[in-house]
Amino acid sequence: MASIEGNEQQEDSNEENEVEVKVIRMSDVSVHSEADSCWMVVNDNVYDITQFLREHPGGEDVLLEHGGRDATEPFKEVAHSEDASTTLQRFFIGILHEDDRINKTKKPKTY
Ligand code: HEM
Repeated sequence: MASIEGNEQQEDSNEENEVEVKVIRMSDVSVHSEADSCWMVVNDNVYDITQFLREHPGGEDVLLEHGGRDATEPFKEVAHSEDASTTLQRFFIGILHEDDRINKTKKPKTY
């Protein structure tokens, strides 16, 4: 009766993963596009930046513009410092599913 139908899809791409890294579909990223839950893809890594919106030195609006989307290009265009890349790590939640990658990063960082 109380069966819980998880939304998680089974991933068969576990190959030789030593650490358990969550593989996330773009369709899941795209529903997190608002200030109450904001995810973003940079270099095929997925980040939950909800807590960072108000902290971002470049403002909340630019982040929300790219919320739920792939922001690799805009992130690079700003020529963010190394500090910005380090900041990203704090919000890492998983890697983008291979079929959804547009940047074709060979090995997304898993920190
Ligand atoms: C979650 C991903 C992001 C992180 C962690 C991040 C982090 C930072 C940090 C730490 C700075 C301060 C300067 C520096 O250290 O480079 C900064 C500045 C800035 N960011 Fe981001 N950023 C992110 C995404 C974006 C995106 C997608 C855009 C828009 C296209 C953007 C636009 C800017 C701008 C315009 C500044 C300059 C602000 C100024 O100097 O007045 N950022 N960001």
